[in-house]
Amino acid sequence: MDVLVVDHPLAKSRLTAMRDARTDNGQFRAALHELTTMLVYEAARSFATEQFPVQTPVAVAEGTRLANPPLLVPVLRAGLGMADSALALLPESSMGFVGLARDEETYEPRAYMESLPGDLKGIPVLVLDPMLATGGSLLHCVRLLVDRGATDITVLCVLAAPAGIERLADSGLPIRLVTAAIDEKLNERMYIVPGLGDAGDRQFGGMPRF
Ligand SMILES: O=P(O)(O)OC[C@H]1O[C@H](OP(=O)(O)OP(=O)(O)O)[C@H](O)[C@@H]1O
Ligand SMILES: O=c1cc[nH]c(=O)[nH]1
Ligand SMILES: [Mg+2]
Repeated sequence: MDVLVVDHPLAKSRLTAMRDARTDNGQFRAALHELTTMLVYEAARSFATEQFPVQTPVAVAEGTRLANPPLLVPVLRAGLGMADSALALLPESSMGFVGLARDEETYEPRAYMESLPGDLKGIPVLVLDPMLATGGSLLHCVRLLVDRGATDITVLCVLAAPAGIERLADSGLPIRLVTAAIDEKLNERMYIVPGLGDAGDRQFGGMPRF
């Protein structure tokens, strides 16, 4: 599996704000928005483009546009905080939604929402979820996409744990991972260490469980 770590100084400073336990929900959401812009920008470097003539006020120039804008798929809840900034950079994109909540005892994802196009053949997909921990949630989401014919899937994360990366890689599914950092490990409650806590709760509120 191809893994890109976006370790730009500005990305690192937004990630630091997200890690800081003193950062409040509003500041956390703002840092996630900005970091997502940087992650999408880097992920899009390899997107296919096509050329077309564009009339400037002076002459005709060669214009560039994405040949095949990706379907954006935020994984609810936490991925919702990445949706707006991704769509701002990719205004031609459509958006699907997957809702998953990790069971607190088995750590397996429980699916509660699925709103995706039926046929994804030939459509690149950009999955948005800040956290790749055990990998169960993203694997579930990617399987939904592959079942619909997707063969070109980029997963955009803020933090990834080695165990989650290994699980996605071992699946053999057509995944590329773009993340701002790879952290050390998971704790006994399957939270990323040092991590940033629960990315859903830190945006939208809830009880700390780590
Ligand atoms: O790799 P995993 O072990 O599956 O864990 C990662 C998942 O956990 C978080 O969601 P969570 O289940 O907390 O739901 P939330 O977004 O509603 O908080 C996160 O946004 C991922 O989807
Ligand atoms: O560290 C973690 C692990 C799973 N989900 C989160 O939001 N954070
Ligand atoms: Mg959560």
